[in-house]
Amino acid sequence: MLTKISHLDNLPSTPGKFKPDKSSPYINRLRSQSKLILWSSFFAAFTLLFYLFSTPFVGPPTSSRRALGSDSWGGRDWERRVSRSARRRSESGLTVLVTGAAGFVGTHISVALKRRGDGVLGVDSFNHYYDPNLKRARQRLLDRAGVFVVEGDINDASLLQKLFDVVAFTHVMHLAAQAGVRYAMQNPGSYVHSNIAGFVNLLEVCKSANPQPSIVWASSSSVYGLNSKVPFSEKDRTDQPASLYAATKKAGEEIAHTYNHIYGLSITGLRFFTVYGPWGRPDMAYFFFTKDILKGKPIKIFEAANHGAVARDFTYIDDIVKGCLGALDTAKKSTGSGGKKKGPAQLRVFNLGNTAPVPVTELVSILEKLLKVRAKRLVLPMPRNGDVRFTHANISLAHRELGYRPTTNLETGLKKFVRWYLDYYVEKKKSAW
Ligand SMILES: O=C(O)[C@H]1O[C@H](OP(=O)(O)OP(=O)(O)OC[C@H]2O[C@@H](n3ccc(=O)[nH]c3=O)[C@H](O)[C@@H]2O)[C@H](O)[C@@H](O)[C@@H]1O
Repeated sequence: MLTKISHLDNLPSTPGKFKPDKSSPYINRLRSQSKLILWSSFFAAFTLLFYLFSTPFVGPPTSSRRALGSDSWGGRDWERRVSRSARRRSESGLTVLVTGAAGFVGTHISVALKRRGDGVLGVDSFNHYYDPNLKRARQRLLDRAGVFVVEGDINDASLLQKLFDVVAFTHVMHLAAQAGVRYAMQNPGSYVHSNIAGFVNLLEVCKSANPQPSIVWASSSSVYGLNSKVPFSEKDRTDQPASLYAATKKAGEEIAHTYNHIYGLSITGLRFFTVYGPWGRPDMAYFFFTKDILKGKPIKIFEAANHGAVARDFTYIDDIVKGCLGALDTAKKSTGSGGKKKGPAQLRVFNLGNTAPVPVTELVSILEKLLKVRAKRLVLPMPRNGDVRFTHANISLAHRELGYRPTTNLETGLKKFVRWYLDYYVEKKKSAW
């Protein structure tokens, strides 16, 4: 190797000036071969360097992105799409990163924000917890509304970092989560992954962002757990979760406190009460009851001890959207910068419910009426699977601070859901979603 380098050292810098020694043909042939090898090597090295430096920056090293399964982001076109989607129509508008944007609540909020002129960028992992086709259909809906949804996991720090490098988000609407109360017994790890590790990862990126965004995120009515004082008020105890799902949402509230306290992040937690409506989640009872009633399959209706009713404060999606917008609009700025707190920051938690609990049996009766099909009811004692007997929200705080006032009763909301369901699942085959 060294000999070769010294040999190359003898070459003049300008090839035209090279004068071969004509005295020995053998040496001459050797020299011209070396010359060929040298220039070929130069050419190869140049081509390699040109390729390396002309490739646009596409985020973290490929290996780490591959490991996280988020291969689909990066590049100039991608950055342009991200910027365009996040562009707000006026200076007074918000620039919002919506996590879980292809989810039920995420889709509705993203469209609502975009419609009123805010900049919106979505991120969603498109996991297979429930039918990913439904998430893709929501994505197409969002695309038509001008919202780009980046495919990626909130645990992917380099992706989130990249999004904040491209866009100065003023707000984060954090809805990406592992939802569902009963599924926590089957797959506890997924709750820790999304609702704890994912949330912490997001807050880590937000705390270091400059400027720090204000964060509004989805907690859950389930944090009230075994609390029996009704209606549930934000002041009531939330230290008796009945499911791991509830425990991870409660943990989220405590984690929010920590990041607010140390880093000055402005954080608002919203305790959603059994949200339902068009484009909803197929794992929720009202959704699969509809499916099973139409198929003539029996549905299980849980009842409490001594034939006690199990009831939920079902809340219609449009009311939830109004509550979320109210929370975003009243969120104060975070106070930190460069990962350091500069002063006290806002920390809030609100119930977003309907304040009108309805027994599950009544939900089924409304569905029967709307679907014009008799349900095959199988009444069973409520299993020990994390469910609570009833939920009922006190919403005076949200009313006072966010102007939150739900206006949709269960029958009206279910009518809209059923109309969507029939259109989507029955008419879907005719139109191309
Ligand atoms: O409010 C909340 O915080 C939670 O609301 C719902 O959880 P849940 O109220 O349990 O909603 P469903 O799973 O749709 O159950 C509704 C009711 O139907 C009952 N149910 C469920 C399933 C079933 O087969 N039979 C049945 O009677 C449940 O016991 C419950 O009372 C969501 O699934 C959670 O993600 C959310 O966080």
